[in-house]
Amino acid sequence: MGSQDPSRRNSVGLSGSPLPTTPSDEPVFSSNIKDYDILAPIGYGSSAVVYNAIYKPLNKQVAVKTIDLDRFERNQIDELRRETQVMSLSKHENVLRVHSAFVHESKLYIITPFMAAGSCLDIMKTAHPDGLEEAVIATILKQALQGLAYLHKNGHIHRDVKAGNLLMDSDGSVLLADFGVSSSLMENGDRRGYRKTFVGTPCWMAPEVMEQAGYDYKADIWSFGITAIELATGHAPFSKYPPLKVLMLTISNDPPTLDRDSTKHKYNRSLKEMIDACLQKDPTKRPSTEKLLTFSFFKHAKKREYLVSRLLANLAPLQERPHKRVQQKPIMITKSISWEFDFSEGEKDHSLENSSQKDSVSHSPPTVKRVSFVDPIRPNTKSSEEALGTDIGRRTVSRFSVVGSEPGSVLSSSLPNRSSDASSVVMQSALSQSHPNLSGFASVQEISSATQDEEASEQVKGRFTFKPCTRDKTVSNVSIEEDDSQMSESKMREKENLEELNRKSRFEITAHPADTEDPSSLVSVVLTPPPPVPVLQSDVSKSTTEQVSIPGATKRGRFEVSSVDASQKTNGF
Ligand SMILES: Nc1ncnc2c1ncn2[C@@H]1O[C@H](COP(=O)(O)OP(=O)(O)OP(=O)(O)O)[C@@H](O)[C@H]1O
Repeated sequence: MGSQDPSRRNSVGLSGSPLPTTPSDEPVFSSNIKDYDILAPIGYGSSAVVYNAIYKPLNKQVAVKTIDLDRFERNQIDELRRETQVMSLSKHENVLRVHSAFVHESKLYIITPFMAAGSCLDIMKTAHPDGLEEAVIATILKQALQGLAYLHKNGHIHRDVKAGNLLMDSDGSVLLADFGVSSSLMENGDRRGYRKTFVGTPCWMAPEVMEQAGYDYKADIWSFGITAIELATGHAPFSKYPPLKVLMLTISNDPPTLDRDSTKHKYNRSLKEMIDACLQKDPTKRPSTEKLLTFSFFKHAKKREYLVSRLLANLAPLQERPHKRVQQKPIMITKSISWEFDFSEGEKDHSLENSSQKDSVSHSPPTVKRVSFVDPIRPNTKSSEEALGTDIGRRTVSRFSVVGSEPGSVLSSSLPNRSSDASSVVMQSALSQSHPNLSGFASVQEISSATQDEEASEQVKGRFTFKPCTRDKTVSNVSIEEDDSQMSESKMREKENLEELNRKSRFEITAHPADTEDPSSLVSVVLTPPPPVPVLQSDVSKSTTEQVSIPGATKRGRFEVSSVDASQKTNGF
C-alpha cells in the first residue's frame, strides 16, 4: 500500500492544458473530482489539507492535497501552477510525483502517491520528539539528498527542504515533497541561475534568501543542513522564535551548529562536519549535493528496510495519528523591490503639517524608511478558474511593507527591536480607528519602538495612488502596464526603463477615499535609490533628489500595508 508507482503520468496542468506526455502505458489519473473518493484528512500544511483518498477507476490509494485558491493571489497561483508542473514532470525515486492537478470550484487538487508513513516531521512528533538515531538520519538524508541532486541537476531549486517535506513510504523510501515553493532556475527569463523571490520557511531559510540578494541551488544546501539538525534534535534552530526574530538571528548570528553534548542520541563527529559544511553563510563555500554525498557521514546510511524496522515497526498508521495544523508558515514575497525613503527634516512631509502625525515626523532625526514593494498582483475577484486563465481584473493589488532604519543600517536594526531606536512606519487609514476595514485616506504614522512588537502583525488596508513625479511635483502621464505577459517587447523595455527612472524619482503617495484624488492627503517622500548591492547589507544613507521627467506614471491600485512582517499576509503557502 502506498508505494509510489514508478510509472506515473500526469494528465493536465492547472490551466487545463495538457502537460507533455511520455510515450508509455503509465496510468493516467483523471482531473475529474468525481473519480476520487476523498476519505479522512491525514495532514495539514500552512495552506493545505491533505486527505487519504481512493482513485476509483484504478482502485488505487492516493493522497489528495487541497488548497483553497481564494486565499491566493494571481502571481502565487501562477507560481503554484509552474511548480506543480515541475512536480509532475520529475521522475526520480526520491522525488514525489504529481499524478494529476486540477481546479474544482475554488480549490486546487493535487493528486500524489499516498506515502503511508507520512512526513519525517510527523514521525518525529509522533514517536521521536527529541530526535532520531544516527543511522536513521543518515538513511533518510541520503535518500533526500539523492532527490535533491536530481532536482539541482535539472535546474530546479526546491526552496523548502525540511523534515515536514520529507515523506516516507511503508517500505522506508524517502521522497522529497512539496514543491509548493520550489522553483525552476530556468524560468521567468532568469537564466543566470539566480533567483530573487523570497521564499521558504524562516527557520530553514538560507541567509541570502532572506536578504533577497539573489540565490541559487546552494540555498537548498543550507536548508538541508538545518533539516539535519532538526532530525537530530527534534526541531530546527530558532524554532521557538517568531519569523522576524528568526530572520534577524539567521542574518546576524553565526550559523547554527549541532551541539553533540546536548542531544538525546550520540552522534559521530561526521554528522556535525556535514552540518557545518552546509551551514556556511557564504553559499559558494557550501558543497554541492554531489559533493555532499561523498561525505563520510553518509557511510552510516543503510538500506531503506532499516527504516522500516527501526522507525516504522511500532508506529501508528498515518490515519490514526493526531493531526494538527502547522504553526511555521512559509514566507513568500515575489519580485519585491526595496526602496529607501528619506524623511529627513529638510525634505519633511509638508502634507502632514496639519495632521496629528506632524510632531512625530518633524521632530524625528533624519530617518530612512525601507519600503518593500511587491509587484502588483491581481485579486481573485472572480472564480479561481478564471484567475488561473487569462482573465485580468481591472484593479490590481499590490502591497508594501515599510520599516524604518537608521541610514546605513542593516536588516537587524530595522526589525522590531525594543533596544534600537529604529522606527516602523505604517500607512494607516485615517478612519481605521473606528472603521478598520474602510478605505480612507492615509497618513504616515511613526510607531515608537516600544510598541513595535504589538504593531508588527497589524495589517491595514487602504487604496492608494502611487505617483512618481518630478521634483517640482509635476506629475506626468505614462501608465504602467501591469500585465507583463501581454506586453510587447518594446513596452516591456519602456516599463523597465520607467521602473529604473522611478527608483530615482521623487514619489508622492496619495491615499484617497474611493477614486477621487484628495490633494490634501498627499504624502511626499524623497526616494533613496536602491543600492546596487543587496539592499539589506548596504549603506542606504545617501538620498537622491535627482529630477526625472517621466511623461507620467501612475500606479493605481489597492495596497495592503503591513509592518515588516510580510509573512502574515503574503505567505499564502
Ligand atoms: N503524499 C502524501 N502522503 C501521505 N501524507 C502526506 C502526503 N502529502 C502530505 N502528507 C502529510 O500532510 C502533511 C501536510 O502536508 P503539506 O505538504 O500540506 O504541508 P507541509 O509541507 O508539512 O507544510 P507547509 O505546506 O506548511 O510547508 C505532511 O506533513 C504529511 O504528514
